[in-house]
Amino acid sequence: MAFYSRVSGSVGMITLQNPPVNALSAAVRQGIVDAMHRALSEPEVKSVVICGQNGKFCGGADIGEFGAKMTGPPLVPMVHLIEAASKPVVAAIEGIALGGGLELALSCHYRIAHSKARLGFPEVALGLLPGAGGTQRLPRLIGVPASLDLITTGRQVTAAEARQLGIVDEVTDLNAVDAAVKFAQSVADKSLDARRISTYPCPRPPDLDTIFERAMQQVRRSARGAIAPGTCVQAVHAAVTLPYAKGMERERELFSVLFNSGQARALQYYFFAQRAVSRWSTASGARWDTSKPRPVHKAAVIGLGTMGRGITVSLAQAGFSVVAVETQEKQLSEAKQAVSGMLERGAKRRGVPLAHDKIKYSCSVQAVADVDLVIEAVFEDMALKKTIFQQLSAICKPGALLCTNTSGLDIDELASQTQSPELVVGMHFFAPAHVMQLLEVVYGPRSSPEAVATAMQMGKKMGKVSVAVGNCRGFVGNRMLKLYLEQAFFLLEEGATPEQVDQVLEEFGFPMGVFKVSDLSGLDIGWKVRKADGLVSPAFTGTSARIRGGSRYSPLGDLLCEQGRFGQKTGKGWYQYDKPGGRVAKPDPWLFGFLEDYRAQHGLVARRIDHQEVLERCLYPLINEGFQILQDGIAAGPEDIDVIYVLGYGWPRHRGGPMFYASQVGLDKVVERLEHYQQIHPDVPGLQPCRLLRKLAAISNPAIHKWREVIQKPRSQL
Ligand SMILES: CC/C=C\CC(=O)SCCNC(=O)CCNC(=O)[C@H](O)C(C)(C)COP(=O)(O)OP(=O)(O)OC[C@H]1O[C@@H](n2cnc3c(N)ncnc32)[C@H](O)[C@@H]1OP(=O)(O)O
Repeated sequence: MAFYSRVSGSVGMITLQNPPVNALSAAVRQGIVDAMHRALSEPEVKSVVICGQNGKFCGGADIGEFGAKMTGPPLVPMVHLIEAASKPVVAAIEGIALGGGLELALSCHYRIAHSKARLGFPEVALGLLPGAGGTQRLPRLIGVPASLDLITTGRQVTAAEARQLGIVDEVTDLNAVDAAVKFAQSVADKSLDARRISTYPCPRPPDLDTIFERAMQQVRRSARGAIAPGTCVQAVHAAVTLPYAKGMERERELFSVLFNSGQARALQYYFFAQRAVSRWSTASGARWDTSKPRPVHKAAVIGLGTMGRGITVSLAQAGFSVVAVETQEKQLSEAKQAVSGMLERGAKRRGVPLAHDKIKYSCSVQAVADVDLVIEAVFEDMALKKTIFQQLSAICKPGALLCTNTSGLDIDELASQTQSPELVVGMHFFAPAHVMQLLEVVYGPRSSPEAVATAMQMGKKMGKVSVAVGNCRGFVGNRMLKLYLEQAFFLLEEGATPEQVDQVLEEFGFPMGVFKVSDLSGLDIGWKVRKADGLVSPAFTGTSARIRGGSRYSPLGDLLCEQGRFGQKTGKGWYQYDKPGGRVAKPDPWLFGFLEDYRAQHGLVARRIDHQEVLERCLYPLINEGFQILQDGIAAGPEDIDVIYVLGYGWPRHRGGPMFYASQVGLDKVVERLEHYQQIHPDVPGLQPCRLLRKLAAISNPAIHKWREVIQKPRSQL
């Protein structure tokens, strides 16, 4: 709701009250409209201040209401009522003015912001555009280029930048509501003719066409199939080319297209999914709200390869004291230099002080004796990790949390090397660890709720989105990825090319197709894991060359590695590059010959594979594995899987994540297509729909938020 009061006799005060962010729910909109009418009707009231309770002006429209039938007064007439008011209305912006909240502020005649406030139009991230006049008022106020920047990117600005751009009239370090009241008194008798933004002419820079062309090119490049950014450009274009009323009509039309799109549904689902993962639960019933994290002041990182360096930077930037250990002198000194460079660049980019003095380097594991938490980040080798965990268990102070940055090894096996297995959890960072937002927090069967809570909180403090997952080979992300990679290899055997597969996946919205990503990450990494798993051996020849454990196996990746083709680092992989370390992937005629010889050798006849099959073969087995993961209780809900895939694996956000995508395709359709491919390729693993997927498909494709009711109680499984 919104609460009306009178201050200093002549100022009507409208306070938005809808915790936690004063979103513009039906009740809030109704409250604002009622309070405005009251303020305008009271003769003693000479001016009005609009503010938000608890130091937050307004977080915009209530996203939770988007799926339901609209009730209460719409936003557009509400903002028009405010702008048309005969008494000056001042917005007192504390905390946030986002989306509809900023539109509300732009309808006021003046805006006073606290210096710590942030303002912006984040609608584009929800698949929308500012639909309450934002696309028409902002360009009139601050011009076209700056408006295009803010509206198409969703970038939030500080109060200082907002002042510079002309969005706010004053910035104060003091109480912004008090300042707004004083300001309102001072302008009570002033004419409002020049204060109604909708009456301003929209500035028309001479190079207008070029500006819009560039903006469109820019959004096409970065949007990867998302429709909202381009539609935002169109809406701003209307502000320049049409009178205000017509521009508002155009804004409404464009908003309605976006609002009713599948992309907006996916992005809004994702918004809540990313928040839902912080309310974690484990297979044994531990929960976010009943498990208390331990205090962590000092942390250690063991192993300063690429991952260890990134983790060290993340910890230091989050304000932790860090002991960084690398036993090889030369690597330690290289790591010091690299970490310093990363910290310097980070500090410059973020405009914050350097965090060098937070880190102490050492060649000895003994240096971690007094830390509260250790993150082991050595090479992915179980024997080595076991030795380190034995050492850590002996060296660390009682109660220290022992974490491993593994991408898939058994957490419980490592825990069993220690005296306190309840203090062992996995912290699976994604490369580059100081950049990537995702952290899989992996609990083993013996990890204590406190240990999980501590790792989850550490991730949050490091600016990550932490997702708690159970212990199994590859956890959630890499376990599902295995199926995706396998199918891509099988498609090559059957006649596809890496370019064809990648093109289909990139058109779907992945920033890079599976083969380009493999070349970037290094083909040798998977090869080493497969060798350690006994999948690569000269003994597999003849008819057994393409069979492992009774299932079809493609040795294509192994064969490439045997040729020294490790991807970008060697200048050759699934593609060729101009030099080792080159970045631009070019089709490689050698590979086509290699694939032809391979098919001939194994009696495979290449066939034409269409776009639909490439997409379905790559995505549906991955999705099916996601359902298996839910069935096994490794992930607590579909949101966990979707957040992992969007933040860790480049799944296009506007498609919500693999589980949301499946819900939109229709689970019955996914089952039907998997069965179809299974019938044609009975030897291909991963095509058999799992029990949970079949069960959900059989009960008429329930909405994704209902799945948890069907999913059995989670349990960890190895
Ligand atoms: C005609 C249509 C016109 C306009 C369209 C719009 O206005 S669309 C909405 C535009 N606004 C946004 O996109 C803001 C989204 N929210 C945020 O970016 C952040 O939540 C925010 C406000 C910066 C606060 O961040 P913080 O990290 O402090 O908290 P958190 O994100 O965890 O949010 C706290 C809880 O608030 C819920 N919430 C936030 N914003 C909204 C919203 N606009 N509507 C409804 N609910 C919102 C969020 O889900 C969290 O809930 P919880 O249950 O605690 O998980």
